[in-house]
Amino acid sequence: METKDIIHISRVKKIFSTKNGEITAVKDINLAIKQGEIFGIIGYSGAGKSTLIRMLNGLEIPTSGEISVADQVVSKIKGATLRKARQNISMIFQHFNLLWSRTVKENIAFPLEIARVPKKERMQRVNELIKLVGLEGRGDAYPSQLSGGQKQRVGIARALANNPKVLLCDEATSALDPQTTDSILDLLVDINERLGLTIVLITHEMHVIRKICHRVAVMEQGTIVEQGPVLEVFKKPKQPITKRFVQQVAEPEESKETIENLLERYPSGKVIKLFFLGETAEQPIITEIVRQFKVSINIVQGKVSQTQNGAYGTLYIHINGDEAELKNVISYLEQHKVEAEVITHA
Ligand SMILES: Nc1ncnc2c1ncn2[C@@H]1O[C@H](COP(=O)(O)OP(=O)(O)OP(=O)(O)O)[C@@H](O)[C@H]1O
Repeated sequence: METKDIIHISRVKKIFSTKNGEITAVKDINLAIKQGEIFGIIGYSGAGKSTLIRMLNGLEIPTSGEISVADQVVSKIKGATLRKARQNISMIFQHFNLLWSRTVKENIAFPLEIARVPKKERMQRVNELIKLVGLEGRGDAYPSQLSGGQKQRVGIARALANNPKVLLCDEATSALDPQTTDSILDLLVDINERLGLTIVLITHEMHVIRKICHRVAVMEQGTIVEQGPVLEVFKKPKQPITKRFVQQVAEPEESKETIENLLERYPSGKVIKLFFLGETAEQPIITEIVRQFKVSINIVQGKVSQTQNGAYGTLYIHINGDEAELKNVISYLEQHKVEAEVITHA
């Protein structure tokens, strides 16, 4: 991946004046996004994510500060210059924003018409895009005849029509079911890898971040409270809000209850929570422990997931054996860089 920054956000603030006074949606944000990366911004409703992403393509103008995207200062330009700059910065939306009276092909052709691309070229480009997003055979359908996933594919094809450098995704999968969400996320990764396109997305779902982002920023009350490579943030979330997001995907929901039951059921031995990260997730740690130490192991529950920078996961085990041998197992885990936490009653 190239390391050049394509987006610079510098001391950006956005205040809305409303009947009921001023609302500071974004407070003094600084952020740099690298060319070719998939960068995720996560936060709860009202954190300021939409306002921030809308400032990247000039849909909102910052109250102060500066934003540049692909060497254009988008926070200052207006009119024709802004329209030209926007060809480099496309956007897809939660509710797709398709034109309902136009077919799939006509929707995708729309930005090409605006850019005055001649008809023959336009048709060619539309056909390429239809293939790229996997909508072969659906070109003459109307949006109302498509599934949610297919509608978002049209949105993506339309966004890519003018070969943008940056794709902004505003909760692009929030209206879709989990399976369709995954297929759209796979498509975004494919486009990122094939075209080297920089993707900036906002979401309230950690699953989206986990599955496709290289780096993540966590937003709360208009500021970025934490940011870093996804795997690092998963490993050591610092802020309480980040911990809550990480828990959404890292721990099976019923685990607390199960662990309590287990501690009661097995008064002897220990319940240990293992945290796997990156390469350690693939090592056959459990097999090795059983082979090397005189202990028995019961796997209680666990979840290992893939991210763009490697795997991570948690595994709860119940382990029985004499005290000295249990200590040996824990130091073995430490040596193999698997974090282990002995669970006690809450
Ligand atoms: N055009 C506007 N006029 C006035 N207030 C606004 C406007 N747009 C956003 N806000 C306010 O700014 C704050 C941040 O909103 P924003 O939509 O950016 O948050 P968000 O994290 O994207 O949340 P959501 O997912 O609910 O949209 C909120 O308090 C919101 O009410």
